[in-house]
Amino acid sequence: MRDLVKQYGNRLAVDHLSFTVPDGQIFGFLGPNGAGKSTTMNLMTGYLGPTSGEILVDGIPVTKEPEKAKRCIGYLPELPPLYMDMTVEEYLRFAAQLKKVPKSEREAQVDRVAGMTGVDQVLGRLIRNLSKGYRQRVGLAQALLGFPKVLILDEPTVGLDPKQILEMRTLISQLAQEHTVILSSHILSEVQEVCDHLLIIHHGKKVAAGEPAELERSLSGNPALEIVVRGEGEAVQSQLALLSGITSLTQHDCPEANCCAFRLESTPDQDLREAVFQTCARQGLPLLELRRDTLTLEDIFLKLTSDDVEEERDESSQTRSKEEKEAEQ
Ligand SMILES: Nc1ncnc2c1ncn2[C@@H]1O[C@H](COP(=O)(O)OP(=O)(O)OP(=O)(O)O)[C@@H](O)[C@H]1O
Repeated sequence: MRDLVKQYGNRLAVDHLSFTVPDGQIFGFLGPNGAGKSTTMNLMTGYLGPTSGEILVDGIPVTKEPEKAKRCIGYLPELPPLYMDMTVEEYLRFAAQLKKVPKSEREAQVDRVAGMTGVDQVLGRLIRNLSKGYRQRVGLAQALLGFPKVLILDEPTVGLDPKQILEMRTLISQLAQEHTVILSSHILSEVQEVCDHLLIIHHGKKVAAGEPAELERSLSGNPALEIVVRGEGEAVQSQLALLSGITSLTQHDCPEANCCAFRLESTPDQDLREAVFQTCARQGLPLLELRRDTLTLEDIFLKLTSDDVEEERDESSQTRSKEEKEAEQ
């Protein structure tokens, strides 16, 4: 994806976004509600046209050769377009036909994707009678028909219960053995475990990218220290304030009697743990607790995207709310 821009009226939903998804990876596309994830995914699948920029899928330009590019992609939209009055089997056969799977291969493909996604036990049931988790599996089975190289899954775990989320995660990991998987979420913990690479977007812009562990390391910065010392607050504070490299020293409530608690922040290259220990020891102030307050990837994600408040969608545009989209199903 090169320098991709998508504008709805005067609203910039995707703002000069560039990234590459290496073959065979599970690529997590993360951002709060309204960050531009669905728009980007719809651009990748050719469902929407970009305002500017270029998208190549397996080297094929989506805007110039949409049919060819689409054959490389299996797409599970946020709200899979299922036909409630069809049985699972009827729906999958219909989807195979739409995807131009050769007639002679349809039955075998339907059986195979049903087996892969665990809907083989419910092939004869009406979709309307399936649980949300099973409907999601049917949507995934549909995306797998034709065995495309790339699977694009928009919020595949939204609305599922914790057990279904775990099952969906396992399924995605299995699919990644044969496909490149791009999946979006607004919940970090849902993608952190399964993804090889994360891209965090906010207001349509890239704000961070990398392997989850690498992102945590590089963005967590210098951890603050939380300490509890036996002694009188002012005396302890005056000693700690002398430490070199300290940038912030805040006293907070301490539930223990005759003790005080502080949070210390320091310049990026400073590790103050030893100096704190030595100072307390020299002054005869028992250091009861010393803990590094390291930022987790969740903290970093919230920090990077914290000012997000989704603005009201423009009434004049043809936007449909999720409720409206759901009602249509
Ligand atoms: N058809 C449209 N017309 C006008 N604005 C739109 C349209 N579709 C999306 N937007 C706006 O574009 C921005 C990005 O929306 P998008 O649905 O891509 O975000 P998202 O990250 O997928 O959010 P969510 O997790 O809530 O689905 C939002 O500000 C949204 O209001």
